[in-house]
Amino acid sequence: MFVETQEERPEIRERLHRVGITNLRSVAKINWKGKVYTFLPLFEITIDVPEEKKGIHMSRLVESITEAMSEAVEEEVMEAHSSLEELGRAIISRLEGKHPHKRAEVWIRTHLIIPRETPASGKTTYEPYDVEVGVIKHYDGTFEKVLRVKVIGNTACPHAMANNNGKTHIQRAIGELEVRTPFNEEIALEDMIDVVESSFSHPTYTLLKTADENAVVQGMFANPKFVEDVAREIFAKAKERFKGRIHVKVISNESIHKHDVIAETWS
Ligand SMILES: Nc1nc2c(ncn2[C@@H]2O[C@H](COP(=O)(O)OP(=O)(O)OP(=O)(O)O)[C@@H](O)[C@H]2O)c(=O)[nH]1
Ligand SMILES: [Fe+2]
Repeated sequence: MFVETQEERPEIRERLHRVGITNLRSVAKINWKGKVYTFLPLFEITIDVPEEKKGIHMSRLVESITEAMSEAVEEEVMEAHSSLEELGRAIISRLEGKHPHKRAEVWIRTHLIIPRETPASGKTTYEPYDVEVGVIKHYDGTFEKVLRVKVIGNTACPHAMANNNGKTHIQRAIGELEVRTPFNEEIALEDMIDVVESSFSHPTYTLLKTADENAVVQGMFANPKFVEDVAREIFAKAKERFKGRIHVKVISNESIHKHDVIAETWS
């Protein structure tokens, strides 16, 4: 029988709100509206540890992931989880049977690959987006979720354009949108990605034939935007479409500086 050091009383008696594992790479199968996606996400799981306990039983957090995985991977017959947030919730439910706690968080960070059409030649291109889903069980037992998407677009500078007979500097920009909302609020990550991607001077693409490249360049010059314009447009669209607390951050990798510019706002 092992010594359960975790159960001892610590010298310094302070409650810790978040203790657990992070950067754990695993596999996840999600059955999103009838289509099964396989992800290789990074997990972070934390629970609170009370002031009278020295530590938590870390392996039980890993077990709650592996068991939630096996119910979707080994037994193919079982329904895979219907969304990343449902998977997060299933992990917390498993944890409830394994490790006493009052507060828990599961964070799942992965990539979504969405098929798109190129703007002129109409060819299929697969576009990568960083997404992160957090499921939080608060001390009062209520569940909240945090959805985050990160999209790479571009901007053409209106200020340089106005002062150089239409010539300007153009750059990549990264738009981040976070929505913090009650667990049962139905919000699709793809819709959040569309809100961000449609707010740049123009979207970027993995595949671009010459005709497509021309369409992107013409589109950018027809739609010059400051980093502030992009942030405002994402924020206004997100407030319109999604119920919850909205947080927007846009960073533009300026092609004329060695530094970037940033615009951020939140509700
Ligand atoms: N709380 C805590 N645990 C750690 C730390 N460093 C390593 N460990 C973990 O200690 C774990 C083993 O303890 P438990 O998880 O309790 O394993 P166990 O006692 O065999 O399993 P249970 O019977 O479920 O308690 C390992 O998985 C380590 O990851 C740390 O800094 N704090
Ligand atoms: Fe233990």
